[in-house]
Amino acid sequence: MASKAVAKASSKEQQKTAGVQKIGADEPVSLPLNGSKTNKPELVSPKQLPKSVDKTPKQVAVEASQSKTSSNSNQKGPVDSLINQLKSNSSSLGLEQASNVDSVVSENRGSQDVSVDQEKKTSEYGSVKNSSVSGKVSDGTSSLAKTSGSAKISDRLDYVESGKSSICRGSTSSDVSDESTCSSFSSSINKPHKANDLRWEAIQAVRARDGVLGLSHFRLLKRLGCGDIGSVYLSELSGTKCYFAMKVMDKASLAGRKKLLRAQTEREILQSLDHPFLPTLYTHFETEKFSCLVMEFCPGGDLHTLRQKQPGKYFPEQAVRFYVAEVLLALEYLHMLGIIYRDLKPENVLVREDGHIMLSDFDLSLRCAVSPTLIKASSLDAEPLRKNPVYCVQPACIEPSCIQPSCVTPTCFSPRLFSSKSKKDRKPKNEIGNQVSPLPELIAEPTEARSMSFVGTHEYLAPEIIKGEGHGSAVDWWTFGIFLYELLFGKTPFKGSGNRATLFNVVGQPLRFPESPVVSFAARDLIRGLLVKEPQHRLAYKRGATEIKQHPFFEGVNWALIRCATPPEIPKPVEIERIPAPTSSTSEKTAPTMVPPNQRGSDNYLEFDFF
Ligand SMILES: Nc1ncnc2c1ncn2[C@@H]1O[C@H](COP(=O)(O)OP(=O)(O)OP(=O)(O)O)[C@@H](O)[C@H]1O
Repeated sequence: MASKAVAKASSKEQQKTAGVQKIGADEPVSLPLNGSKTNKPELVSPKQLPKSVDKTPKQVAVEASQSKTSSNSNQKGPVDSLINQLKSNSSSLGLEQASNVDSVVSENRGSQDVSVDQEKKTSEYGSVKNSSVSGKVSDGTSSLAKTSGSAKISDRLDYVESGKSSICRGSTSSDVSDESTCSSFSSSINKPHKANDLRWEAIQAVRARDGVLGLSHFRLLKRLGCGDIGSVYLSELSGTKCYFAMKVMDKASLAGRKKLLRAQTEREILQSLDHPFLPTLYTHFETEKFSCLVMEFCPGGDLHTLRQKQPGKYFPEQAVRFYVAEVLLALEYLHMLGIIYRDLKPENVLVREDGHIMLSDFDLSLRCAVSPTLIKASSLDAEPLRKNPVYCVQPACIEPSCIQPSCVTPTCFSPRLFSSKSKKDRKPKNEIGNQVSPLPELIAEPTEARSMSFVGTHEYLAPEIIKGEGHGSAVDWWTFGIFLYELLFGKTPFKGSGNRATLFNVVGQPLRFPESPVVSFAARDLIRGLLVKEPQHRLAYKRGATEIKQHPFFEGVNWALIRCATPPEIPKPVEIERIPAPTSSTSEKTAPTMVPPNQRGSDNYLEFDFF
């Protein structure tokens, strides 16, 4: 078992509202906030790139790491005092079990004795990637330390090999590695939805020509945003007019701040995704100092920014229904893969070129066991499905704090089919038949997953995370409720005067709705179902997205065709030509950092020095 309490303040949240922190699994508690990172798009200039990562102002670190069984009880930090306050105020907050508060203190001080076992992944298309990684993680970096800072690529590949041995075996000692050169990543086989994607084809063409992709193949045009583990740049695959969002992470900085594991998690999750509302990772490569992820560029910005532009700073209900429906499908897919997202908030929902959404930022996600279960085969006879299983998902759990016992039993199995009796038993009371033709009903919920990590963003944290009771996939349904509330009302329901007050409110205050704007009964009913403090009584606890899809709020939504629906807003095309070329006269403060080796001296390229 592993457990710990960690917190960070996110630059994105800092921009949104001072004092709101994002809390991360592998970091120390951070209170108070300082610094001023921003995700506001800005021109890239020298020194911004890695420095922005390195200087992350958000972290203030006091790690409360002590296992429940540890004898070291002397460490006190902000979490301790928060917990003490929670404890002393538990009665006034209506906390039922003060003992749970104790468990926050102890559980969140884990020494992180972690087994990382048998990572296995699959997509719904059945590709199986097998690996076995086992080891102890003592501080969140573990064997990943080998990828830090000046690590040679051979080291990185060692890790890749151990983590994904059946996929990618590199033998190069080159400084630049493009793991997409491995066969599993070199075609759209693993990403069938990309078959007609021009950007995918452009990437493949360059790879076919040059063998590997690296930084030198891209022009970095401007910085789109900056997060806790990296900066994201609008970039062009040179000469193709194909634009991407490139997330650049400084490896030494990540290692120094013990965030290598988070970066690794995000990359591996991105590699496994192929869904219209989730990011496509076109390629990933490493330089000596940087780790770069090349993803789809979303010109529409994020839903937080878009919400601020709405009259009253909230969306019309019709628009909300569209956005949350797409987010719901993305979460359903993630849960089907055994990924608990844990960081849903408007800032992480980006708007693509076509107005549909893309969920981003997976560095706080938890991978765990899942057992997708078909409970209703629609018009199809269940028998053929039993003979020809469609879903094949392996248990996986590689987060240090995952305490799910079944994590170590990798199997590939067919969906369970309930008897008609149990199917009847499980039918929700308010089920409505709003589909044109009934779809198969699938439970894709990793209901067994448990984590003790203290992760998320204050206003979005589920009560069970704050109370340190251990949490599972139901946290995503809590955050889904907060997200729905914020889009509809323009604010989150439990926000207090500060972060601590917010946490108290989440745990102890009842849900209330403002009088205005006027929101439908169905919407409020759905929020009420989601924002139930006890996870086991929360909507979707047992059957996941299937339960939510059937709520009257979504009546009339054609889930199968939602990607063809007209979005509430289509972003204006970005005029790439009008982005001024970066100049060399940038001030020291904002100044540069790296010049890709063969780009030095060219006016067309962004210059930045390796610091
Ligand atoms: N695909 C994209 N298209 C456009 N902008 C993007 C894209 N991905 C990220 N961004 C911008 O970059 C910012 C930082 O990205 P991201 O959240 O992935 O970084 P991070 O380091 O993981 O952040 P966090 O602190 O939330 O963990 C985002 O807020 C967003 O504004």
